[in-house]
Amino acid sequence: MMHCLLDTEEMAEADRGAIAGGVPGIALMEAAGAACADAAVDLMAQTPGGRRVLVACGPGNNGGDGFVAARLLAERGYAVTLAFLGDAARLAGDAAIAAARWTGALVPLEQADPAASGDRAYDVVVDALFGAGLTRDVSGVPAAFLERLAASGLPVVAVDVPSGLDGNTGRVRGTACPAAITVTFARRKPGHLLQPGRALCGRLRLVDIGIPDAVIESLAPNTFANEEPLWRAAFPHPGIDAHKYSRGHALVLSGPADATGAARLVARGALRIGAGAVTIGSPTDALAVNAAQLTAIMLRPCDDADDLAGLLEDPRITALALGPGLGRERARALVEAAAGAAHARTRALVLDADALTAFAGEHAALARLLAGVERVVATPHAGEFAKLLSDCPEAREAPSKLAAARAGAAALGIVLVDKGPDTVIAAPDGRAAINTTGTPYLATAGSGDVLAGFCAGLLAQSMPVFEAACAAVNLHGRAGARVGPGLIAEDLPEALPGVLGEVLDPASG
Ligand SMILES: NC(=O)C1=CN([C@@H]2O[C@H](COP(=O)(O)OP(=O)(O)OC[C@H]3O[C@@H](n4cnc5c(N)ncnc54)[C@H](O)[C@@H]3O)[C@@H](O)[C@H]2O)[C@@H](O)CC1
Ligand SMILES: Nc1ncnc2c1ncn2[C@@H]1O[C@H](COP(=O)(O)OP(=O)(O)O)[C@@H](O)[C@H]1O
Ligand SMILES: [K+]
Repeated sequence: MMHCLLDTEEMAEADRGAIAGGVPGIALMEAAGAACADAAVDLMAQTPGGRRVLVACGPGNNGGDGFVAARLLAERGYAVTLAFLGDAARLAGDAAIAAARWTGALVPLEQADPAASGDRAYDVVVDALFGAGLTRDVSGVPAAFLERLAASGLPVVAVDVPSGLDGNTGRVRGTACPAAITVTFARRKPGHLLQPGRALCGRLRLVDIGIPDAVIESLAPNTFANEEPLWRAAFPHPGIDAHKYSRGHALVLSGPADATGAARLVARGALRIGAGAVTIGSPTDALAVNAAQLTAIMLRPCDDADDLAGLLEDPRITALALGPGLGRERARALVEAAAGAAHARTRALVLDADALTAFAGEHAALARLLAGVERVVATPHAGEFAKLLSDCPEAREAPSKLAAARAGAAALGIVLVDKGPDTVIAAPDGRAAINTTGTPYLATAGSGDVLAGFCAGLLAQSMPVFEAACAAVNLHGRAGARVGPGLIAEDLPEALPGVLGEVLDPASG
């Protein structure tokens, strides 16, 4: 369960649970501080002769970790300066114990200058001002310090989070200084994976400080990093007696003659990820242009809602993807037809692009339509998300992308893939995952269409809906990273066999 994430409240509960179970709080703090000291040593190893460390400690337990790190670094022979924010007499609990074990001087934080006279006064700085206990925006003395630190360009070890980063939301409260390494404890927090937090953290180092797994499992966390353990067991594999229809049949709806490319990208994605058969339903005027560019993918005429209802009489069509290139009006009619068609309850639906903006500001109408469909995934980018859920205050005013996606999924009663550099996949039952794969080269026209196809192809093979959406997003990111610079959307389905080989059969990678 290393792929589960803990929010700050859950983490505090885990700390309390471990302590109640007999692990002394100071032992957790000693382990945390030791890991931070190790990270500082690793960074100094990259600076020839590096031996000067500034440790900036705040007034809570994050500062306590800093006191431990400072002591251990001094014991290892490094020249340590400890800058402290606040009144040492008010330190309490484990932090007070850790501070008492530090026998060196305390420099007031306002006097600590990471780059005195423009010269490098230190080789590494440990940022232990605030962690999970950040309760308000950083301002005044600590804000000025963090700004000086950022301007110094010195390598920083952030303890738990870069101070000022909200571990639950990934947002900066006031100010924060980017870290080279962030050391966090027991499990990652959502703010380590959500932007801009992810970028601020630098390399993330997760360390075991002695909180038993059973304590964490007892919290039943329902937020995850979107990594293979989340969905691998549910990933479909063809049996020895497979035939094409046993691997599912995905239908993808095409736009008119001047907007057919999106559907072909969706279809190609669905086929590559393992749907046994894929058909494009195309307006009559676009049949020729589609036909000219399709081989393994089949083609059927589909002009309007009636045509779609006719196609969907076929129970072998196990997934339907629609939206890209359809135009809003046609998309809306087709979504309505799909929701009311034969076998609608068990046929999976993937809605993207125009199928979502067709319901802008009317999310409740879409939710009602889809109430009887068991497996639905919607894949909005940020603009589509904002339009579709503009009438849902819980999503609109949510404190984070994670909370917004959860609220949207609950309001719509479907799995929502809130795309971007930190794609969040949320289910109406409260589960949510933050994606960890990908590359900015995915920001290219049509790459979202391929993702919709990956979702449809997995759903066509009967994969459970949340796991299917998570797998599709993870693999899409991997395919993008594998191609890298020069990526165009057409490359993504073609990169998939190599990615699948690596993920599903690591020995062959
Ligand atoms: N025994 C434990 O509970 C453990 C805690 N750990 C560390 O403890 C941290 C959490 O400790 P705390 O809950 O004490 O919280 P923090 O140390 O993150 O911060 C709390 C303190 O900062 C002050 N503060 C919050 N926001 C401020 C702002 N914007 N400006 C100025 N002051 C502000 C609060 O008044 C409080 O004094 C974790 O991030 C982790 O580093 C680890 O040592 C593992 C064990
Ligand atoms: N900066 C980025 N880093 C990583 N992934 C990105 C980035 N920008 C976009 N993506 C991904 O690329 C895809 C783009 O989808 P979308 O915006 O719908 O594009 P299109 O409509 O052109 O297909 C999504 O899967 C998204 O998560
Ligand atoms: K910190």
